[in-house]
Amino acid sequence: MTRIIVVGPLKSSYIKDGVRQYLKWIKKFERIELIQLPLSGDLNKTPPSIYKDKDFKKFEKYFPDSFNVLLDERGEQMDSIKFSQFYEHIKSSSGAKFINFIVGGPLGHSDEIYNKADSIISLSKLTFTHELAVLILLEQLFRVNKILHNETYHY
Ligand SMILES: C[S@@+](CC[C@H](N)C(=O)[O-])C[C@H]1O[C@@H](n2cnc3c(N)ncnc32)[C@H](O)[C@@H]1O
Repeated sequence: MTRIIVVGPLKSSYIKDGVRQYLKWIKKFERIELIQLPLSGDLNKTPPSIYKDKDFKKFEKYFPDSFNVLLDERGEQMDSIKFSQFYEHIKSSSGAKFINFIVGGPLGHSDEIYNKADSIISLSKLTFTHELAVLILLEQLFRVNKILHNETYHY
């Protein structure tokens, strides 16, 4: 099963609408669970390393039996065909029960989570909000499913 785990709730209505729509379209192919973790307090009152450590602790329970794909603007970039091959490969060969796509909070990821990452991918060199990163990832997962099922969508 595939999970998208994000630090920070998705609040914007246009994001929530988009996420709902893509999850509905993807449901035809597979079930994707979206897990929204709470923010770790007030950014202005907590030192960044402590803030990120708190974020990391929230992810820990999702690590058992998982293949962890970290989303990070500094990660590996791939086109959608390569992403579909990557996704198919980890689904068929990783042996993990869960594929976790992990989206960080406002400060990005903690140092520890990089040690847990089986793969680090970038959606672009540009930095997006966590909300937009989730929406773009979902569109790509929909695209990937269309590609893998030989359905018209990707040109
Ligand atoms: C506001 S960004 C954090 C930016 C922070 N400066 C950093 O160093 O990661 C929040 C999260 O969205 C995701 N994200 C944003 N832009 C991305 C991109 N271009 N590619 C992949 N993930 C991205 C990452 O998971 C990131 O941790």
